[in-house]
Amino acid sequence: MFRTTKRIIQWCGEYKKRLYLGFVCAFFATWFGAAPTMVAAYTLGKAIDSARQGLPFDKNLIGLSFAAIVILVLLRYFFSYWRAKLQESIGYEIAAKQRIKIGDILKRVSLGYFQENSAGDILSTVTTELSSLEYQGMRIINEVVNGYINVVAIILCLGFFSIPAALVAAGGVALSLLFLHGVSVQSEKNAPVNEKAVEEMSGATIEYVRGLPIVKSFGQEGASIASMKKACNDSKNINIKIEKGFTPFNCLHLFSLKLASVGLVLVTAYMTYNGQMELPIMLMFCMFSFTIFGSVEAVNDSAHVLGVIDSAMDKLEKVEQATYIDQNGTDITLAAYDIEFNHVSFGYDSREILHDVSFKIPQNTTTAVVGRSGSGKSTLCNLIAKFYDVNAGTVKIGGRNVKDFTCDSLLRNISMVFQNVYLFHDTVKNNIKFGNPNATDEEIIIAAKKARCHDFILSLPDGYDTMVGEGGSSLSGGEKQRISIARAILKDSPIVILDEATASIDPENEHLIQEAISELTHGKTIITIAHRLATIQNADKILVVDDGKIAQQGTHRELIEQEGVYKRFIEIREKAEGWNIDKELVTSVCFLVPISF
Ligand SMILES: Nc1ncnc2c1ncn2[C@@H]1O[C@H](COP(=O)(O)OP(=O)(O)OP(=O)(O)O)[C@@H](O)[C@H]1O
Repeated sequence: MFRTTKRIIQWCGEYKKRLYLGFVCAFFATWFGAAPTMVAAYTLGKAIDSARQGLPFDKNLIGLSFAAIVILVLLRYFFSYWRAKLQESIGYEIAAKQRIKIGDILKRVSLGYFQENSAGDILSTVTTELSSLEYQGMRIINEVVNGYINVVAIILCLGFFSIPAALVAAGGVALSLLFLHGVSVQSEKNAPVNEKAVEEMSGATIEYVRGLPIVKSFGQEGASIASMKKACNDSKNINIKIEKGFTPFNCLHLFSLKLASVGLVLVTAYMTYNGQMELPIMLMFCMFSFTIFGSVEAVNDSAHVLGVIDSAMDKLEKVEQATYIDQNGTDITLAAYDIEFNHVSFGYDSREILHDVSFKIPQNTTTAVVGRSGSGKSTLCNLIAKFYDVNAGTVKIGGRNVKDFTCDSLLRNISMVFQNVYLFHDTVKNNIKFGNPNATDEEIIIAAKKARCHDFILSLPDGYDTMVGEGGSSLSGGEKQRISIARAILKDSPIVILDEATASIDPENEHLIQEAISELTHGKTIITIAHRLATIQNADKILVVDDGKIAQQGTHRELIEQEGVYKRFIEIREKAEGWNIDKELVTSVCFLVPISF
């Protein structure tokens, strides 16, 4: 328990001073909270004493007691206010900074990190784990530290009046600590189980929400809802089991403190009876005895979540210790933008995907990367952007190994347009501005016009200020793609990596996208995963990827003369595009038939 408390104090870092001052305030607040009862009890004792001795009661004492109680209550609220002011926002302030820090860390890790750590895992670290720290951390620390400081002070105070009373209180607290240790052990044991259940529930929910379109289109619940239901049930059962495990320790902890309170009454009553203690003092302790351990009772609640907090901190430390892919990188400014792969081998896991790949892409040329699905085209592009580290060989841009760059300085030079565009839940304007946060509104509009999306943006309800659904869900595939091209135009980087849209985009959108791409790629070094024959044939260089190797490279003219993968690929594409054209003709004819009649 004290180890976790120490960890939370360390976690507070630069806020420690405020935390310690808060402890001082909490200490005074507790004592000023207890003092009115003691004053009242003492005054009552004096009144009884006077009555017993037949002496007139000193009326000034009532006035003095009343004034003292009012002042003590005010002081209690003064210190409570300052404790809250100093301590309560610390958790939120640190958690906000830590979330931003984790965001930065995730930006700098290899994409392989996200395979080893599931989305549910990362999500629960940033939300649930950090939330438990920000909400509970300060409360726990206040209860544990303040609780035990108070107990020590109470025992010392009791010792001042009566050593036996102090010993009874100390015995009760020691016994309660024993049972509290049981609560902490249970909490530490249960936290990972509970956490795993929460992770599984988050993962299953993400999976379910992502798969909803498929679930709906197939008109059935699917496996995802079954695993979500199972995860929810598991979580419920685990929580019930955990609570049952805590119950005996909770009861014994509270029982030991109540026993100490009763013991205190008995000891002080006995001492008063024997004339070893004055009646007012005895009454003061009797009234105080059942609230005296209140601060230690509260520690019980904290002990329940100590394990959760401990394991949340373990997970945060794990994320913070993630290895950056640009650990040894420096900020490099490039003078040239040619790209070179030199005997590169790479695998996402133990399976090697690219085998001894070598090629050169001269600056300001267009290179089409072609090959069967799964041959390794996207993998190749991912390595240019250093999303992953190569297993062997080197990838160089402008003669510099990509390993030597920081991610920021490397990606400053590269724009990527993916087939599956992700737009943020923000305005259209801010989604485009993502390419260049310093861009003015005029520059954003110019980029949007070049990307052929200005007109459709103006037709949206709030124009450029229209909110885009998460992931871009409120826009069509072609619209999203053009916005992502506008974003890349605004970034204006010298290297552009494009994953060309496939036949799934309709002809009109494809035409607009092609126009947008021409604006984007003008005078740059282009690497395009090409599907359209026109792009492939017009490229300065074609890289034919087959089973993770560069099977052929050259221009269209050179390659079409050779028997090999490329020739077969082109024949298949010609058939596919021919079929597409026929299909469009058929569709148009069918569409026209009713009109002509
Ligand atoms: N993140 C990943 N983890 C493990 N294996 C992966 C990962 N991404 C791709 N692969 C595997 O690497 C191989 C090459 O994939 P890649 O996406 O580079 O192919 P591609 O040629 O771009 O395919 P497509 O044209 O279908 O997009 C495939 O066998 C794929 O299963």
